[in-house]
Amino acid sequence: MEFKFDVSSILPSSIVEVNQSLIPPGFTGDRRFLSNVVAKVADIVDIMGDASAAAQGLSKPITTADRLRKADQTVYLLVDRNAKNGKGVVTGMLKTGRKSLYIFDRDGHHYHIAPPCVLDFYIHESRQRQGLGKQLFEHMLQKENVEPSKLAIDRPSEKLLSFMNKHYGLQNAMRQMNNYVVFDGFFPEPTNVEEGSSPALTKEPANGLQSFTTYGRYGAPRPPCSMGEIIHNQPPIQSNEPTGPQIASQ
Ligand SMILES: CC(=O)SCCNC(=O)CCNC(=O)[C@H](O)C(C)(C)COP(=O)(O)OP(=O)(O)OC[C@H]1O[C@@H](n2cnc3c(N)ncnc32)[C@H](O)[C@@H]1OP(=O)(O)O
Repeated sequence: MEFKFDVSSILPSSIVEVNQSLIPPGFTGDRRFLSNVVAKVADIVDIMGDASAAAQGLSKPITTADRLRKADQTVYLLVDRNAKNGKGVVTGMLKTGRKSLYIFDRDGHHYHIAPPCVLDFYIHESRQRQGLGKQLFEHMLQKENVEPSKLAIDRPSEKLLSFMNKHYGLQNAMRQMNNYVVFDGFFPEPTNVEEGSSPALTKEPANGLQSFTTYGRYGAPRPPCSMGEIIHNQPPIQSNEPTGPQIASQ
């Protein structure tokens, strides 16, 4: 993705992490320069968010600078700093963050957890299938110190499912009612599922999760899901989980 301004002077490396502040890492300069740089980073995030939404056929973007300012999420930008005679282009974007979710395993046990999530992922059309997605994803895994199987993915596209299978051998996705997907390996081994023994899955008290945001692809109000109510109103099988449907969205 090309920009009118010099991307390389703002984004100082081939992968740049941006969070709430929208300040690129290593920034130095006075206040006026700072606001100029932040405005340009906001432009980049917005345009990459729009491109990702278009690529996924979504009516509105999941990723915007405005939302990033309000959320504890990270956007990783992939930059080709040599393109355009050194002005640089942005070739990809990956957004991650933790979400409070109810996740069911294959046996119907449900967990109330806040796993690291893949929220938005996009490589420019002209650069797809050249390994850039893997490069960006691997960087994220390393920075966040997480294994691929421990991630929840927000409504993955067929391309992303194929990507996860090809690069990480993850298949047989478990689709959740909240439209997230997890894979085998997300849950602890059966011997670790006992109460209080799992470091990966945090069991919340009944009043532990009452709030959720209204951003993103699941932000619009939806009618109650009768199947969801039936399932959630069953007595918990293996945990003291709260009952009643809860959908965490971005
Ligand atoms: C939570 C979410 O964000 S869901 C939405 C995910 N994003 C999209 O679907 C937007 C459009 N797609 C893309 O931006 C990219 O294709 C990504 C991000 C999914 C993958 O990035 P890439 O740079 O293409 O991945 P990379 O080159 O490392 O790996 C290629 C593999 O990804 C998968 N893949 C990439 N493009 C395609 C495609 N057009 N059709 C099917 N599979 C694809 C395949 O497994 C492919 O391996 P193959 O070429 O041997 O078949």
